[in-house]
Amino acid sequence: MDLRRTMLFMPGNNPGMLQNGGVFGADAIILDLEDAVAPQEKDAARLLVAEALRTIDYRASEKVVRINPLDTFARQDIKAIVPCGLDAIIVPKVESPEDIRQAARLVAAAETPGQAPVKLIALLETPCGIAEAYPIARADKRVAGLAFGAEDYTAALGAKRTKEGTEIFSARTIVVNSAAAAGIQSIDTPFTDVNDRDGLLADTALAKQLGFKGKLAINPRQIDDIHRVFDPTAQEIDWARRVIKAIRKAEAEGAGVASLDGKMVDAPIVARAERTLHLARLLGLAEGGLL
Ligand SMILES: CC(C)(COP(=O)(O)OP(=O)(O)OC[C@H]1O[C@@H](n2cnc3c(N)ncnc32)[C@H](O)[C@@H]1OP(=O)(O)O)[C@@H](O)C(=O)NCCC(=O)NCCSC(=O)C[C@@](O)(CC(=O)O)C(=O)O
Ligand SMILES: [Mg+2]
Repeated sequence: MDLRRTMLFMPGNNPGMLQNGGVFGADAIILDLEDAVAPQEKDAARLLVAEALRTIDYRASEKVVRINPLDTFARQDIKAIVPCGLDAIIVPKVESPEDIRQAARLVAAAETPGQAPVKLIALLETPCGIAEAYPIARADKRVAGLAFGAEDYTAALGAKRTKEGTEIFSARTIVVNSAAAAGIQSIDTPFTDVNDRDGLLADTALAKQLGFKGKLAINPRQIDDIHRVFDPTAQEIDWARRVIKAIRKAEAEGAGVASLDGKMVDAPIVARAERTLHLARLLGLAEGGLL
């Protein structure tokens, strides 16, 4: 499983930000060719991003590029960036499975022999994209995740965007459920007020509660706070270990259900505990084995 707790956007026409992208500890960095780049800057940004992919060490961060929509400059973007080496492409404003299949064909044609397959993340940010979320998630084996973009989505709905997010609740749950049904990751919309730390923490906690596996970020100051929310706490790891211990003891005694602190422990509880321990091990938080 790839960790995508944070995916940090950097405008593809900003050499200073592109240069420093690897130092912030984001799980992924997104070199953006789409909405952070003005139309007259698109060609220059494409060249700059291609050069950055070839020359800058982004350390442990996954290298991701957000291309332009398929009906604009996607073809030129894919042709220029794929041979430079990257892990994944975010396809914005995806509205149908055919959009993904088209992107996959373009990527396959641009890959060089021996290159690891470039993954796709579908950014759902229109009413049609949300309505088609599950078929989009299943459209091609390259699709590794569904991301949600609330600004474009609420603009298209004509809804008022609020920090509480009642207007995006349904769309968020559709994205999470569709990704889970397809066995891929779901990544939540960015929190756009970079000075509102409490707001970011609350919004990220809600995203985690709903089942998202990570969150888009727009500023390096957001990285640690988002990680803190998505990382399992010491109490959660301890609980997960005790769950595994309890169920193993019950199974040894011939039972399929155990009791822990007065609460029932059965298969879904065990699955949740195993997910917590798996994430903790990936993050180096669970030294000392399962029990
Ligand atoms: C938000 C703000 C202007 C705040 O500026 P501020 O100046 O207040 O930032 P400060 O914190 O003061 O910066 C301190 C130091 O960090 C450096 N630094 C800042 N940000 C950095 C960064 N991202 N990467 C590396 N470095 C960074 C900076 O250069 C400075 O370096 P230095 O001068 O050396 O000290 C700035 O962060 C920024 O531009 N973010 C990227 C915005 C962007 O990419 N948007 C498009 C993608 S979202 C999108 O499209 C979503 C969606 O698709 C979804 C939907 O639909 O909902 C849509 O449609 O909306
Ligand atoms: Mg957008």
